Amino acid sequence: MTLTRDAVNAALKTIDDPVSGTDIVSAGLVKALTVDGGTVRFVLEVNPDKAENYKVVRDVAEATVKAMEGVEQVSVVMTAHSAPKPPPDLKGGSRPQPQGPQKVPGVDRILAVASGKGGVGKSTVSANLACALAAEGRRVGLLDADVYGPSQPRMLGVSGKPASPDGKTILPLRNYGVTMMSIGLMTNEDQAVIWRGPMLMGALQQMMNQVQWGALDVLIIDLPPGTGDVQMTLSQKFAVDGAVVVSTPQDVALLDARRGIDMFNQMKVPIVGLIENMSTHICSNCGHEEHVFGHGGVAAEAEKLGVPLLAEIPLHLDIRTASDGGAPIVVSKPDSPQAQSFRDVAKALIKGGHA
Ligand SMILES: Nc1ncnc2c1ncn2[C@@H]1O[C@H](COP(=O)(O)OP(=O)(O)OP(=O)(O)O)[C@@H](O)[C@H]1O
Repeated sequence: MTLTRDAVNAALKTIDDPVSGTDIVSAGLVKALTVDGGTVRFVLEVNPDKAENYKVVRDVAEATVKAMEGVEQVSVVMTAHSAPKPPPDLKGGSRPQPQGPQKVPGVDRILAVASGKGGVGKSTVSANLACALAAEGRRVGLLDADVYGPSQPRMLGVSGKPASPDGKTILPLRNYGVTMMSIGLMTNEDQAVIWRGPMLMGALQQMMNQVQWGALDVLIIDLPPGTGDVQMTLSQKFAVDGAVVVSTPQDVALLDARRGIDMFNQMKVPIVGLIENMSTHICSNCGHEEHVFGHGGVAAEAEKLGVPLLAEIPLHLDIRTASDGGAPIVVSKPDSPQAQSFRDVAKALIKGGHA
């Protein structure tokens, strides 16, 4: 007998919800249920004030599914995100928090750029894609949600604090045709900030809802590396149309990327494609090409997952110096082969209706 989603749902329906008195499925607590062969994954979304009551429910749910015929592995993620408080520096932010994935007013699509691991070039890819899409005439927003190392202000050559004339709305910054905002700009540079879960989620919601993005074809979100609170909140609260996952060919980066892809699958966010960054090294003196981190690993992974490999971006000094100098390579050297790789991805994203 093959295991089905309906069968798992039926099994979960036998578990009582201690708060509503009905079962956990009827109470709407079971989200993003997927059955993949013998692997079952789902999210238990619970009221944060009652989170303690649900630890047992989580264990019972896991054990119940595990006991089903054909089940080899069960992964249950329990989320209890409290209604967030606004982060420091701005007054206001007391709008009622929307439930379920919401559209951001005026924004046609949300495209997340993610990586399983830090330092693989996710921010470089986000900045270049944003600029390349703007050069194609798209109305592009870029939200730097990488709270652990905000880098978009530097990459896009903007500085200063965004204005908030009325203490509620936030005016974003703009360069190279890209409307940009960074969570990092909400804090004082000399102030070490420890981002705690609820504060982080409040900041993300504030960025999405209070920043005056204007009318956008696409809002690109440069996510922090890994699979943490920001990724979860983003995909739970906002209608994310797709995710691009950046990885280097190194095994460890790939392994982490796979975890990220699993998370997006669970959250029902379609993977638009993978990008292999630092694919080959091209010497800026002699043009010699070598594979520093191995080569082709991401292509093989993409094939395994049945998602497109959008590009293999070389490791090239010009890409780094351009970003560090505040003008991404698609802006500073738009005709170089390196820029061309990003421009091709931008065109493919437009063609696919993703941007
Ligand atoms: N293809 C490339 N060629 C040369 N340098 C690159 C390339 N991609 C990224 N870099 C450089 O590698 C460093 C890390 O890149 P980046 O900040 O984009 O990574 P990240 O994945 O966003 O990292 P984190 O998540 O830790 O912020 C930067 O100095 C960047 O300029």
